[in-house]
This record gives sequence, C-alpha cells and structure tokens, in this order.
Amino acid sequence: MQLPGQAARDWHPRKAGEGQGGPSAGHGDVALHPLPGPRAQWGQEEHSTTLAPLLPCPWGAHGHTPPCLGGTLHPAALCSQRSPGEERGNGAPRGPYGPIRPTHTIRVRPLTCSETRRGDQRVVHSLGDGTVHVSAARQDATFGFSAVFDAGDSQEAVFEGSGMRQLVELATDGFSCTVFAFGQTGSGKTYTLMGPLGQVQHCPPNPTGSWWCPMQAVALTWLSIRDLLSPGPPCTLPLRWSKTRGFYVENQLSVDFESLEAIASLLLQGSQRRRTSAHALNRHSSRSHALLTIHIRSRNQASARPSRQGTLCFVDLAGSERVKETGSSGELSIEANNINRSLLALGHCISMLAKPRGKRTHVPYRDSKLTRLLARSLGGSGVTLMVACISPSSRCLSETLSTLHYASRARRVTTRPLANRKLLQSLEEEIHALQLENLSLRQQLGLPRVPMRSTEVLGTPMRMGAWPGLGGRFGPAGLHQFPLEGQLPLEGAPAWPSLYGLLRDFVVENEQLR
Ligand SMILES: Nc1ncnc2c1ncn2[C@@H]1O[C@H](COP(=O)(O)OP(=O)(O)OP(=O)(O)O)[C@@H](O)[C@H]1O
Repeated sequence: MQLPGQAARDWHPRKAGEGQGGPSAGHGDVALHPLPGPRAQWGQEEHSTTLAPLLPCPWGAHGHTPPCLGGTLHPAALCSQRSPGEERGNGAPRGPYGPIRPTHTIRVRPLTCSETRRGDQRVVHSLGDGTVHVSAARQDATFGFSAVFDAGDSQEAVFEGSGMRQLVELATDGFSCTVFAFGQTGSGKTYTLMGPLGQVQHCPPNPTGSWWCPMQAVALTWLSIRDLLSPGPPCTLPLRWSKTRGFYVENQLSVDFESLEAIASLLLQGSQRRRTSAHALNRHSSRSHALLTIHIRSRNQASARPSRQGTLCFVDLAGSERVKETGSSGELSIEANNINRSLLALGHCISMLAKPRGKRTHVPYRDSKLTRLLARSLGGSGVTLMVACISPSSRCLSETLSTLHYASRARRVTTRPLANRKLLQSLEEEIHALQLENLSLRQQLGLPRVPMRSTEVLGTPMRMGAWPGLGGRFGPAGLHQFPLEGQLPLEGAPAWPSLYGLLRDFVVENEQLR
C-alpha cells in the first residue's frame, strides 16, 4: 500500500501482527529525531504549527553501547525531579525498578493573538522550581509539579526538562513508555507533541541499521477507532482483548520507515485524517484522541543476542470543552459531550489509581475505549509522562484550575515498569560475561577473588530466578520464573534487585582492573 505522493521505498505498511516477531529486512534507517518537516494540520490557529515531533533518535544516546552501559537508563532517572520519598510507596510491592510515579509536567502556552486582542489578562505564572501560580480574584492558588514550562520555553526545553529524553531511552531499552498531553481545548496539547516550525534538527542516520521501528496511529472517539495511517476511506477498527496483549486495536496498519522524511510525511497525512473543527477557542480543534505508537526494536542478529522491544506511545487527548465557552452547537456539541465523557472516564480511572492500594477497588478501565487502550500505561508496567497544557488567559481560569487539580491527582498514581523478558535475559548475560572477565583479570593481576554476588555456579549463565529474593516468591532458583509483562509482582514481594545497578558495578570494576 502506498500513500499518495509517498515513495514506495520509504515506508512499509503491514497489518498489526504481520512480521512482528523479529526484524524485517531492509528497514534499517529509521530515525525518530526532529527533522525539518512539512507543515502539520494538527492544531493551527494564530501560530503556525509544523511537524517537529518531539521524537528523538533512539540510537542517539547509547545506540552503539551495550544496553545500560550509558548509565542513564534506569527509570529512576525519571524520578530525579521528584521530591524525596515520592518514588516508593511505603511497603508497596516493587517491580524490578520499584514503583514509579508518572512524571508530571505543566506547559503554559503564550496568549494567542485573539486573546491578546480581546485584552485577556495573563493569570498563570511559573515561579520556577516546578511551581505554577494562578492569580485571580478569590482564586489564588499555587501548585507544585516535576517541571513547569512557561510561554517562552522552547520545544527542546520541554523535551529535555520534562524527562522525555529519558523516556525515549527507556523505550529503546525495552520499556513501555507513554507521553500524555491533556488539558482544555486550545491549550497547546498538539503543539507540545508535534512542535513548531524551525525547531527541528538533522538526525544522524542509523548507520548500523540496528533499529527497526514500526509505527501505528489511531484516532479514537467515544464511538469508534480509526486508523490514521491507512490510506483510503476511513474505516472503523475493532477493539479486542487477549490474555497476552491486553486491549489492542485489531487490523491496525503498521508502517516501517527508512527515513525521517517518510515519518514526517506520513505523520502529516495522518494528522490530516484526524478530524478538526473550528470553535471559539481553537480554529483547528481535534475532535478525537490520537494515539501514536512507535515500537522500537533492536535488530542485533549478528550476536544472536535477544532483541530489545520497547514502545513509545504519544497520546494527544482531545481537549475538554465547555460548550458555553466554545460556542459549539449541533454535531460539534455532540462531539464535545463525547470528548468530555471519555475524559471523565479517564478521570475516574486516575482517581481510583491514585488511591492507596488498600483502599483501591475496581478500576473502571472498561468504561471507555480510551481507558481500555491506556490501561497498561496508566496503572500497569509502563513508564508514563504526563504533560498538562494550560492557557494563561483569565478567560480560561476555571478550566485551567481544573486541569491543575486533575494533574495533581494524577501525580499520586504509580506504575511498576517491567522491561521485556528478552532485555532482562540479555542484561544477565552481559553481567555474567563481565563477571568472568573481571575474575580472569583479577587472577592475572594476582588480586584476591571477590565473593560471587549470586548463587549461580561459575560457567553457568545466571538465571533470572537465581537472584537472591526472587526464588522464594516466583519459583525455584535457576528457573525462568520472571513475571511476564503486565503480570505484576504480588503484594509484599521482596524487593527486586537492580540488574542495571549490578551491571554498572561490574563495568566500573572492569575499567579499574584494566
Ligand atoms: N507553546 C506554544 N507556543 C506557541 N504557540 C502555541 C503553543 N501552544 C499552543 N500554541 C498555539 O495555540 C493554538 C492551539 O494549540 P493546539 O491546537 O495545540 O491546542 P490543543 O490543546 O491541541 O487543542 P484541541 O484540544 O482543541 O485540539 C495553536 O494555534 C498553536 O499553534
């Protein structure tokens, strides 16, 4: 299949599930870094918006080093902006990396031309240090978040300061990562995820062809799910559930890329397929939620090392709308009600997830298509970054306050990230090889042998179940009793060891011995 005007060699569509088991031939030059791209239609009003996606290059940070040697890949990196003690619930069960709270970032957009013309006051101010102040008669309030970006901050500042870069690095290491943009209509969600003109850079090619990144994109309304990458007339796709995959969209088109231009072009066409309408607050208001998923897979066939398979999902939620303020009527007002309905369902899930584990009852994921698809990102094994977008205008005050309260509530939600099983296996192999090498270096230098750190016998690759603390709970030592993605450790399970930390220790020791 080929999109109009798109060179066939540039992209390679597949239905979801086709050829997902391993790297496909010839799709190596995938680049997910901002590049100059054509003008996008997702959210243009007074400011021009273009495809300058906040999608960095997966191999840029550490693509040619063994997994995790770069030292920046621990999910704790995402916690660095949090206050002490926030990361771990008291006595809460831990994943391999401990419970993680989604990082919460606020982005305040500039006043638009029409707001300035109308004489709207600027009532939202960043006070620095992750604090945002809303000042208005009788409604003064200050909120604290991981980071706050003001009207003058660039896309790059948001990318670097919000933790998005670490998120991408985690995705390249096998984690399931999600970036949510939410907020009132016209608050800059699409702009934040897609970016402005001229802020894109050239991305280095993927020289070893070691990554393979099929991409999928859907638009969701209350009633239907549509493929944004599939050419031809729009058709509704079914939402299914399976034990292994959880909720997923059936027959979704998956597109492989060989160049960033191809991604930019396809995103542009995808964005044009997403329905937008004009109302009083946004001339190009999105009438659906958009989910863009990039499956990041390494293609390390030569070493026969298991490949890493992470995902990076960008969720551009449709904005909440007060029909009185947007002036919507007819079909537009029905759409607005449906958007609000699905955002309410999302809010209910977040409220429930934000409760302490003991007090949590049923999380109503099944209440909407949106919450079904986001179930894993919200409370499961993924790493999530939430960007709340707000308008600084006095006219939007009540919506702004409600977004900030919503974001504060969402801060209490934790997830327990699990990298995929293959990655963990490859980490263990890496640790084992280093351990042997260090031992032999010690012998050559006449240094004493250090005690082994696990129960394994030298010469036998370490097994996941062999780590202290794992055997008792998840099965006998020496067996692969690692929970699958989505299967979370049980309440009260012993702390999981940090393979990353151990690997880093061995690398440091190795460097010293050399
Ligand atoms: N940080 C920013 N800097 C400059 N312009 C911005 C910024 N954020 C948003 N804008 C402009 O504000 C307008 C609305 O932005 P956008 O369409 O991204 O909002 P939205 O939240 O996605 O709206 P909706 O929910 O209605 O789709 C656009 O014209 C966009 O270019």
